[in-house]
Amino acid sequence: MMAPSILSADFARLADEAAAVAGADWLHVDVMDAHFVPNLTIGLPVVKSLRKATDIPLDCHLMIDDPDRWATGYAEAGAHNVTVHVEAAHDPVALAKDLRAAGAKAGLSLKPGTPLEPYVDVLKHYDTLLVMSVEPGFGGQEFMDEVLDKVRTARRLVDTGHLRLVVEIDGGINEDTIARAAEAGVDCFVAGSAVYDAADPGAALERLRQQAARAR
Ligand SMILES: O=C(CO)[C@@H](O)[C@H](O)COP(=O)(O)O
Ligand SMILES: [Fe+2]
Repeated sequence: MMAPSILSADFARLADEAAAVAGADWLHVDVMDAHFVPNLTIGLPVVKSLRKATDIPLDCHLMIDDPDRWATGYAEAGAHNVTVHVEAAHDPVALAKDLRAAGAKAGLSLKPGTPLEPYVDVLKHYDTLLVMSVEPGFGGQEFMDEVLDKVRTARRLVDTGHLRLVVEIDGGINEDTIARAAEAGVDCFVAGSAVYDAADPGAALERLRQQAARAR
């Protein structure tokens, strides 16, 4: 699965930028609050508008403090998948239940330095695990290979039936790195700059998809 990130798109032309990646499985929407991360992007009003402007399922990645308070609003706005950070959530199990009750898939994200093992029981309540392969906050950063061990662990837990979730990776995915992530067991690849900095974002997306498929 491919989830282009609109963080690297032209925010004044979001409907067109979504149309340019019409083959995407999910459209990744990075919500940043300048508190949990040192950057500010977009929020609920833009997600509501985007929902009407595209049929691509929205994958909202909330890099915000207090997601327990704000995340269900994104589910109610029609996001397909709403991902919160385990480092920010006060009660991640209750939050997953709230997200599902509001009609969304529930995602849990781990920063590069956050280990997976303490959260295996929490992840039983989630549909998506988002492994960050850069420090959250900005597009265009370099892929951190050291997170691939975490991906392998997640893959093993899914393949042995201990967890049932989509393993997603986010940060620094491009034509040089996607094969390594695919080999480690990623199901869903977020790519921002590698898609939207390309002359033809749709073609760049399909090239990445093919590289991932070949590496499996
Ligand atoms: O969540 C984030 C950054 O915090 C990402 O979704 C970025 O948008 C990915 O951008 P690239 O690393 O692919 O340029
Ligand atoms: Fe993201």
